Amino acid sequence: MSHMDAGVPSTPGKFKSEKPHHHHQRLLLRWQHSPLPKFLFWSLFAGAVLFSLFLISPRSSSSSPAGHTHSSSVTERRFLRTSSSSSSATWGGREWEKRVRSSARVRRHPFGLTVLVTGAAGFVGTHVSNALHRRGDGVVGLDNFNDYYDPSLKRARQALLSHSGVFLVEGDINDGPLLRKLFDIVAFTHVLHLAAQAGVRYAMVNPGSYVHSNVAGLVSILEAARSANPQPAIVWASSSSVYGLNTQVPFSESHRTDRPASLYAATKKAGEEIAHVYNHIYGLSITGLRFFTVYGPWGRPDMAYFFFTRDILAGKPITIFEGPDHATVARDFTFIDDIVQGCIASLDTAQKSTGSGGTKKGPAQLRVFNLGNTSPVPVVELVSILERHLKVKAKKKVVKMPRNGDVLFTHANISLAKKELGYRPTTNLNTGLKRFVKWYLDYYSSSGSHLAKKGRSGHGSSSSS
Ligand SMILES: O=C(O)[C@H]1O[C@H](OP(=O)(O)OP(=O)(O)OC[C@H]2O[C@@H](n3ccc(=O)[nH]c3=O)[C@H](O)[C@@H]2O)[C@H](O)[C@@H](O)[C@H]1O
Repeated sequence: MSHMDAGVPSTPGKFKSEKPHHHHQRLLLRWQHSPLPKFLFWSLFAGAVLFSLFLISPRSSSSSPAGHTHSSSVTERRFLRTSSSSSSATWGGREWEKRVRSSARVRRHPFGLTVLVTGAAGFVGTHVSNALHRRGDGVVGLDNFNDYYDPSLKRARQALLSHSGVFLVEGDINDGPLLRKLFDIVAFTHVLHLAAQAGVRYAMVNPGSYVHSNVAGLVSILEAARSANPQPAIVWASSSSVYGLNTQVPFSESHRTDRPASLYAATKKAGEEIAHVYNHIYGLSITGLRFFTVYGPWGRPDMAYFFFTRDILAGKPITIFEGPDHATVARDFTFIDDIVQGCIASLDTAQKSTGSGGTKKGPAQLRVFNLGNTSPVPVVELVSILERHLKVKAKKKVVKMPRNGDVLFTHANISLAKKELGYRPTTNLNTGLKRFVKWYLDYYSSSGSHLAKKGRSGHGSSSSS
């Protein structure tokens, strides 16, 4: 069983031991028969066990990882808790297979797609799964429900999908046998691979989770896809962060991406190189999408627009970063509906993979697109818009941007996506945030959270901005 099959990231530096030389064998025998080495051996063994337990034990588990956004200098080696690690969640069995097959059934003939969506309980995953299902494509979701941020939000998204008839498999992208099983049961035409460890600043807190999900997890998906027969086409989430310290604007796909500013960015960039390998060797058709700060209803609580909203309503201060010499920090915020459109257009225009049974038959499509909004907005402006929609004044603290992996600005050139995908973003930040705020207030008041209610009643004064 490989490391990936076991669901454990591969261990760097592991190697097969060579057959020892006769001289070495004699030394070894002498060593084995002396009492001191035995004592040393067992002491070392006990030490190693304790050290491994220390490494894998979840520390600081009382605070949600998403709460680490203001950067901590303490590196935390922690495996995020998943549904399968904390409960008896399993996969397999006749009933389970029936549900997978039924969810994968295409109702849009003759051109319907059959899509495996990884990270389907995530923000983008839920929206795209829903949209695909609505137009009659077959959709099977996969998600490990980890606790990077509040899993109850992921469960609520799952309920939404389940209500419309999309089945969500609970499992990990590093689980090779599960992936093989899914490809055995269903002839997926496409994989939309969105499962990932997100968040730029959290990479300084828990670097291991980025390698586990964004590198090992991606390889695991590509391995399953290249061995599948037929091979699916892959569309996956890269990130605007790959542009890193690039200063040419707007960011175009042909610009340099070899100076990442965070480990998150580095793992996404590594993903783009890994995609090249699987395209080159196995003929997998692969499209990478560089998302630019996606926001909207059902969004991620670890993102600034989301926790700013929460904190403004709770009357708590928010920190707004600024660059050197008071330089403005800005993002090309992109509304979720526009991203959904870009994902679906990528699936629709993806050519077939050319391999079969792990062997390449001819050159296959390899693409990368920016999916942004093309109009960067300063973070202070984002806060003003939120204040207006929330009708609450924020307690703002402007601080120098810590060295936490953030970049000063992002700005997408989307000409290529326009030309090849017909991608045309239509929602500006004001309209998008209005829709987000409406969702936020509805969701947190109807789910019984006191936060939203308290914030609205306690700080209800109208904002003049
Ligand atoms: O495009 C991407 O590929 C990435 O987009 C998103 O990263 P970012 O663009 O960094 O979004 P986000 O954290 O919301 O910070 C927004 C702004 O608020 C500023 N910011 C942040 C925190 C804070 O306390 N204060 C502050 O000013 C901060 O400096 C920044 O300017 C995704 O999270 C990431 O997973 C990835 O998908």
